[in-house]
Amino acid sequence: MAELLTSAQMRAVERAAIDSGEVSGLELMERAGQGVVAAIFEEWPELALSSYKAVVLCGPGNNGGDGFVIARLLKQRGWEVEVFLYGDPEKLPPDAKANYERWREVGEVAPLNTREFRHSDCDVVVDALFGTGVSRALSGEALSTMSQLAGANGDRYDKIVCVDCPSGLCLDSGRVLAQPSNPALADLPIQLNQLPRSRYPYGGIGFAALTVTFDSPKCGHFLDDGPFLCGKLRVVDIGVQDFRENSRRDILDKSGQKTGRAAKLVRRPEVCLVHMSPIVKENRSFAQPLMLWGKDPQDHKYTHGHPLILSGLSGKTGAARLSARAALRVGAGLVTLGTPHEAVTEVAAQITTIMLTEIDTPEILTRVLTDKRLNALCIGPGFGVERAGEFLPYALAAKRATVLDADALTALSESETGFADLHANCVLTPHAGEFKRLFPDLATKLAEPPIKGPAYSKVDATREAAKRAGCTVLFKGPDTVIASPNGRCSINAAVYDRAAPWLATAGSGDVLAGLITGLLARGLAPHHAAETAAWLHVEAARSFGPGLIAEDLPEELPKVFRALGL
Ligand SMILES: NC(=O)C1=CN([C@@H]2O[C@H](COP(=O)(O)OP(=O)(O)OC[C@H]3O[C@@H](n4cnc5c(N)ncnc54)[C@H](OP(=O)(O)O)[C@@H]3O)[C@@H](O)[C@H]2O)[C@@H](O)CC1
Ligand SMILES: Nc1ncnc2c1ncn2[C@@H]1O[C@H](COP(=O)(O)OP(=O)(O)O)[C@@H](O)[C@H]1O
Ligand SMILES: [K+]
Repeated sequence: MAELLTSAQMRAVERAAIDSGEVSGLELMERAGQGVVAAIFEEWPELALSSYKAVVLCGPGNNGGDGFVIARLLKQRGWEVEVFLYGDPEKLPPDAKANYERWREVGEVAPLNTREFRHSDCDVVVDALFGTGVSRALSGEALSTMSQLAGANGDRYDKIVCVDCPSGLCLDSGRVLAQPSNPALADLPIQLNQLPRSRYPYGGIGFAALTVTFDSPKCGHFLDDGPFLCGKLRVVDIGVQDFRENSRRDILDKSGQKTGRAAKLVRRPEVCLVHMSPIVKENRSFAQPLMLWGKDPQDHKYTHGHPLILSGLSGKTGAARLSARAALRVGAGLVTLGTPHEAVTEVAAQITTIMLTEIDTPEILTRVLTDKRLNALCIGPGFGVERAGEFLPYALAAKRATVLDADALTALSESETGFADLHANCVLTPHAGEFKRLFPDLATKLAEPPIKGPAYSKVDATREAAKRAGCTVLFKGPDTVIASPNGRCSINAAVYDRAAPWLATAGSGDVLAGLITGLLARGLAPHHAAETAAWLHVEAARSFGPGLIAEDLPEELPKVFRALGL
């Protein structure tokens, strides 16, 4: 799993590298600029065959400094390069200033002026206005130039390359910093945060063709508008990974001695990207997947757990059947659907391997759960909010590993006892609407216009939610965030080359709930079960492709497992 950094963590790593004396800020800037240029030619090899024209937009900080390096390197390759600067050259920070001066030896710098920029034709636009240091909404010429680029994107500018991020995007939240009441906005073509997603229904490019970031991806590259605006993400090595790792090790070894802001920032619990298989690690030995996943020849079905999935009333049983099928396909030894008497015929007619037991009342549920072999529980899909309200206290009192989804989440939000009955082995799986019902204040905070950076993010909201609920929370979406009360947090991103927009189909959430329940029954801890299920969910969708309906997801899993070499 790749580690995602916040802007502050990245700054702390950079500081640790420079403080070590092994590398200077200027060297890092040179590597960053070289990395961007190399990424441009990797992305468009045809650009390396001749000389083209670039416009480089430089900002007042080190992002602008990278821009001057890029301008110089392209010029060295015979390109025509036009450079605009937003800000006062005298106020540039030292490394950016040094690169400004190096550029000035070979080329001109014009103050950023949207009208002039509009008249300059070019093959590549390099956006080096703001990177991790953006602290508030863009204004003036910076705002109008970004707006100009966004408005003409795809027509005039098909190769916008962003240094670290599209300028104005907060790399902690994936949200564009904006002033909702800025009167200047009325006269501008379009803002980054207003680009219509409907033009790009399949997770395509919303703004940049390429975004090049340094050392590690940042949370904002994967959250919210981030992927849509970044287009394609490349991470280039600038040789600071030892400092990233060492600074963390130092801090752990000498906690108490090593103080200061950098130490605290790096020590913050990390956010991981669930990107490669969480089941099979990259350097896997053959034994590992067998231990973690495969079934030992000596095993019997109870070794792999036995989840109970609670079904809704007749006409509403499909959701629980989807969950049950997913739990079975993900490897639970056997799966039982707890079905109300009046729906037994309907359910029985549509299941074969899945078992059925009648559960009409919460008291019967309690009795059924005296069988300790039933080691995981799923309540919510198609269950009915009122029924969920009646069953929930009994379901939670059984202290099984429990997934609360759909109607159970709504019932939980309406319950008088609130989160008091939840326990550490629960997993809540809200989509945005359910999240709002459960955590209205956090949802409101998340919906507020992001005026200042770092803006409140889905990671922040999910972490707070998990703490409050005292259990793992999986907040769904193309940027699914999974957080647990200890601060552990991961993003399962179905974006960039992992986009799976077909998952937005009725019932796919029920399948996800079933996958988590099946993995809990197999003994995975809640956070790991949620991560693994979310990852498999996207892999199954990608393996099937467009045309997917929820029923296809469980049936696609064997192919996913086979592709993993299991
Ligand atoms: N970390 C690393 O390892 C490496 C980092 N590198 C590069 O450095 C970049 C980070 O540089 P950075 O910290 O100087 O921040 P950057 O984004 O250039 O802007 C900050 C400036 O903008 C200003 N400002 C902010 N918002 C504003 C607004 N709305 N409107 C107007 N002004 C605004 C802000 O001023 P202030 O907020 O203090 O008023 C400050 O002057 C990073 O993205 C990467 O490209 C690489 O070179 C090598 C390795
Ligand atoms: N555009 C998208 N890209 C990837 N995954 C998505 C997208 N939209 C929704 N999903 C995923 O699909 C599932 C939908 O769940 P949910 O909203 O509960 O739907 P339902 O109630 O119909 O089952 C979630 O796992 C969510 O993360
Ligand atoms: K930028």
